[in-house]
Amino acid sequence: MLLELNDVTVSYGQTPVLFGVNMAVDRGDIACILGRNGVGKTTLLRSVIGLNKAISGNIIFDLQNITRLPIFKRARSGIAYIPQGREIIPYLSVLDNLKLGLSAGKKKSSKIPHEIFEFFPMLKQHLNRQGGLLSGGQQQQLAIARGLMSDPKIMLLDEPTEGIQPSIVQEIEDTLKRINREKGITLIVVEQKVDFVRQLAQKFFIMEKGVVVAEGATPALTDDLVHKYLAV
Ligand SMILES: Nc1ncnc2c1ncn2[C@@H]1O[C@H](COP(=O)(O)OP(=O)(O)OP(=O)(O)O)[C@@H](O)[C@H]1O
Repeated sequence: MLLELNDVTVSYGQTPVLFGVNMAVDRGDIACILGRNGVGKTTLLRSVIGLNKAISGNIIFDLQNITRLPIFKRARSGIAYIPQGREIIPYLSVLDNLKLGLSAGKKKSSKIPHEIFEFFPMLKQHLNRQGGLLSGGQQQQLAIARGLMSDPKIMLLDEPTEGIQPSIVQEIEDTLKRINREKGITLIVVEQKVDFVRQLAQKFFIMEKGVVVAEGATPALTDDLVHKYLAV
């Protein structure tokens, strides 16, 4: 097991948002988290990287209890977080945005590893452009590449396909699969698009009202489950 959440509760102020979440993800898995708006998917990812603190329960990553660790130590231990909305710094160049990812990891080198451009050839052509001038899909690819720069063991991605045109969604799916396969990086992806999840994931978790209500291997993600927990 690479990541385990045991009975994790998280609140915003006095208001609990996650109510004792249990989740276990194996090394090398691609797991997707599904659920309607507002059920706590983003909060769950944020609690793993430490942007939200668990008020009870614990989070075990790579055999270490990280529940009380500050964000930078979690990042250094091998967790990369790619937030919803990508958070590219618009006035910095693509190159400088990429370099921001280096500071999160353990390595001291300031060179961009060649593999980044193998996974994302597009970035090479745009290295000196301002990040804010890239298209939404390109910014998403940059955000994933920036996450890779820290040489993580796990990447947490929050709706990487949101607002992105279908041809680029396909490209992102292919690249995520390659990153998983070729680098052995475990992926946890919050995602609304069921078709995308069925193509990408080996495992799924469905959340409702701050808890995990269903989980399994992807073939068990039946239309009945989709209808019950995801249809609006
Ligand atoms: N900063 C905040 N302060 C107070 N409440 C918040 C804050 N952020 C989120 N919430 C609330 O916490 C709950 C869970 O939000 P969260 O963003 O984790 O859900 P989500 O499943 O990721 O939803 P979405 O798909 O809309 O991103 C929601 O009810 C939301 O209104």
